[in-house]
Amino acid sequence: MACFFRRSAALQLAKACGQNEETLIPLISVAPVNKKQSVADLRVSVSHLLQSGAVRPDGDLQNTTHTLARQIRTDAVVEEIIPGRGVIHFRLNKLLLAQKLLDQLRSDPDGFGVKSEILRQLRVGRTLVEFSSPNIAKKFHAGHLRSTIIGNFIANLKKALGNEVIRVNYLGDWGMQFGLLGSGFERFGSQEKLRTQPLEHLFESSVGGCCVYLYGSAVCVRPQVYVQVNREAESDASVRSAAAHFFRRLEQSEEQALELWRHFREITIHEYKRIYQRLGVEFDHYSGESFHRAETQTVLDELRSRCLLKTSQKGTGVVDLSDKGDMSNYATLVRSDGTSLYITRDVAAALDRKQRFSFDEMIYVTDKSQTMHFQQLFRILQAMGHQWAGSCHHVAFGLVQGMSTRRGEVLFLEDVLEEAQSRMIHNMRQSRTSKELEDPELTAERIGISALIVQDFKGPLISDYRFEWDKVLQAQGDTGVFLQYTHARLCSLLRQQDCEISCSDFSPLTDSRSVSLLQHLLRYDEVLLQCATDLQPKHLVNFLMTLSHLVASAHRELPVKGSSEAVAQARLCLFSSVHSVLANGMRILGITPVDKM
Ligand SMILES: NC(=[NH2+])NCCC[C@H](N)C(=O)O
Repeated sequence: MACFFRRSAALQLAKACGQNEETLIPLISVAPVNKKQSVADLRVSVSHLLQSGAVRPDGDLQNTTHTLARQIRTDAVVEEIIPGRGVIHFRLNKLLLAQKLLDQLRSDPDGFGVKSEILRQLRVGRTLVEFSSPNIAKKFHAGHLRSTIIGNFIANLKKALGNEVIRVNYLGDWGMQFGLLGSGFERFGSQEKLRTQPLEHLFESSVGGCCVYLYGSAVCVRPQVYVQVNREAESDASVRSAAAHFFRRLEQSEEQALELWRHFREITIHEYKRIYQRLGVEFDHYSGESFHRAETQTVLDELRSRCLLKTSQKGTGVVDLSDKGDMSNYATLVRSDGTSLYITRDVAAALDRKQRFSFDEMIYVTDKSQTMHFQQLFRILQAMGHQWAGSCHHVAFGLVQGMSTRRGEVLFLEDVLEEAQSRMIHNMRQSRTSKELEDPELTAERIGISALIVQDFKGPLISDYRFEWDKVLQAQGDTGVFLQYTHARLCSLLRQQDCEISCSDFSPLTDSRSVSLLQHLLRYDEVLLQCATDLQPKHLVNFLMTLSHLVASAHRELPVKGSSEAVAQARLCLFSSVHSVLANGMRILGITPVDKM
């Protein structure tokens, strides 16, 4: 809907400078709402107009601005033209603003913003997002939690903008940790039990050594058990050599060993799925490094045939990625014993995905320590002649420090969820808000997760941050709890209406409070554009926070109860529109809005 207004302003601007309005539309933006009342609704930067050649300079910038402003006519939509410092402001007809915006929000609440013209260029077709990607049988650290929620956000956003999205989880499902598990199980485990009651067997804490090893493979294992299994391997050489022996059997595709590995993998994925469900995250495909161990040979053959693979002095196989061909930047793809590496499997995985899914773009989400790895990966693909490597991107994020629970350092995802939930239940009991909730545990979990997400998404993803439970779960301030509270309060207001909201007279919505809300809603498509351009969720988080602050004052100053029917209906219509934008924005972030809290 913002497009209707942008177009109207562009039309008048186009007439004044003798240009085509289409080229001017992208230069017109919605003015952000701030504490002071905004000067106007839309604006255009005169420097941008000069740069694009749409306008000729007339003396200095200020003079050009004033001359241009005088030449722009007003009409029924654009009521006033106000020259500012290097910008021209357009003031819109407020009645029309309310009417157009709310009409559209009521007829297509879910299409609002996401179907905007300015977002059309971002519809690329099929997007593959690879995220979460934990290592089976190793610790699921805060980085994997970040990858999970960030990847989920990117996938949700791409989907909302009309792309087809494929969500892939690329498990670290091959390596020495399976040697440890496999040899442990062979010593202490029970095949029979694993077959008949796999999960129970994993959770049985009284079966001695077996659970020590098996616990390692489940995500929800107790940290002390995980620590114990690794400590044992560190201090006991016989444990290490048994593990190495088992892993060799795996590498040699010995069926008995593979059978056990498959079983561990399945059980683990089953466990992950349960936890992803709590987080509201789903995957279309669970792939993993193990899938591509055979294909690495094909990759190496192809590299050799293109004369890209060289043998180093150490006997390893390397690809020179330097610009000058002086090996100042190279990647190792084969160890001296002939085995492949992480990056070799990534090359194979990328080729396989392109072939299977024919994606138009692919996005990898991992912490920033892997930035170099992905740069190398993309360059290798380029060197192999795959132009599409240009549509592969790595979204990097920083480290989280100090994420711990009452039991100590976080090793497993489920501990974080439990902690968020129990702290939230405690807070809710203290404020006595949970009394009439049907399922206080579920509500607490949803709010706790939204708090984690908002905390994580507030700043630039690349920044490291310190994690503090008390700050994260505050009810006031810019937290996920505050967003949920705003949503629940809007739901409660709307629940109180027994008949359908119907509004035909929008004149009660021209006061400054209502106008601020409407002006803010008008910005939604631009905020989505920002998010989709740099894949940073902070723009949407900030937008929803400001929206919630505006709602808080609107609750005070725009009462429904006690107002005349026409005023009450108009306000309800505004509140219900705000509610749908808030809920949809939260869902894109990966938050499930709660109706009561
Ligand atoms: N295609 C990739 N390499 N994806 C990232 C995988 C992340 C890896 N499993 C880790 O935990 O570090």
